[in-house]
Amino acid sequence: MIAFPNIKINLGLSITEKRPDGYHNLETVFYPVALEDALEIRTSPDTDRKFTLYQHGMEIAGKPEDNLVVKAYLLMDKEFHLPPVEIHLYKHIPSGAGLGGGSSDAAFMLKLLNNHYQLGVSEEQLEVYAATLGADCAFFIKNRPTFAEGIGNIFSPVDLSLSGYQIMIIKPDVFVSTREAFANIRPHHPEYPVKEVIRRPVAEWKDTLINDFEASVFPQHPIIGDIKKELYHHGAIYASMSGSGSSVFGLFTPDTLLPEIDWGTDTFCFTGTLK
Ligand SMILES: C[C@@](CO)(OP(=O)(O)O)[C@H](O)COP(=O)(O)OP(=O)(O)OC[C@H]1O[C@@H](n2ccc(N)nc2=O)[C@H](O)[C@@H]1O
Ligand SMILES: Nc1ncnc2c1ncn2[C@@H]1O[C@H](COP(=O)(O)OP(=O)(O)O)[C@@H](O)[C@H]1O
Repeated sequence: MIAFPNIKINLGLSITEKRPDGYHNLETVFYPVALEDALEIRTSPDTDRKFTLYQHGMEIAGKPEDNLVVKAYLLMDKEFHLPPVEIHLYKHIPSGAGLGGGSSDAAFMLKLLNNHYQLGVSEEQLEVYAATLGADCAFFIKNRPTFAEGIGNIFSPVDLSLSGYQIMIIKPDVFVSTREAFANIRPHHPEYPVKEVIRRPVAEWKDTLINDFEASVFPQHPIIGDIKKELYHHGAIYASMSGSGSSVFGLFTPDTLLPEIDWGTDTFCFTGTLK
């Protein structure tokens, strides 16, 4: 059985408080975008080992046990004593991009196992499992536009459709550590709450829908801020870094002819249309 884990982008991201447990409370809107990995599971004839991970496409550092798809499998195996599996993961989503690629793979693994082995787990319970694998992982279970608060794990649906808008996602060859990005932030409540701004027309988002990580990340990695400027220069109606970076996305109205920009060979570039 095969699935196609997609990414999310953050529309606004306010870091509002540091918590006693070291994590931060935040407010953001997650919006799904069809930049996808491919993830396949098959029951393995090899009963000597619980899982075998075959990786293709972009490389991810670390041992198979560190891969979030394996962690998701082991979590479900502990609960349901699953048969051994072969896992085929084709990585197309860049890592360390603020696009939630690893979290999405993990969430889709939970859904695949639930469907393939007919475990009958509800979406709500899958969200509970997913939340133990990463702060934004549970979003990918329902995978629809969502307002997130708490540490990014308390959800409510938002009535927002960007259907037909075009998107360009650019990720330079720069690594931003999520943990460090948080460490450089001074939490505060936003002047314009994310939930309110996204009810306004997209053309009004430019100066009001803010990703707080930009202020801490752009000075350290000016290339990321330059990409955002370039997207506006080429006609984006809204542009922002996603999550803690290092990718930047630009939204273009449905009728815009997308610009052809030479970002250089080390830069990842995706263009698509939002659903
Ligand atoms: C902040 C967001 C916004 O989308 O950043 P991106 O990952 O998308 O860039 C996500 O919620 C991130 O989710 P995720 O990447 O799953 O975070 P985790 O692995 O759970 O946490 C990585 C580290 O970030 C810090 N962390 C994470 C989430 C949070 N609300 N407060 C924190 O302080 C902690 O130091 C933690 O050890
Ligand atoms: N299946 C996976 N895909 C991507 N990264 C993974 C995966 N499993 C574990 N990781 C680890 O998770 C970390 C975060 O990756 P990812 O979720 O893609 O980035 P981000 O949180 O910036 O969107 C990476 O450092 C990577 O080593």
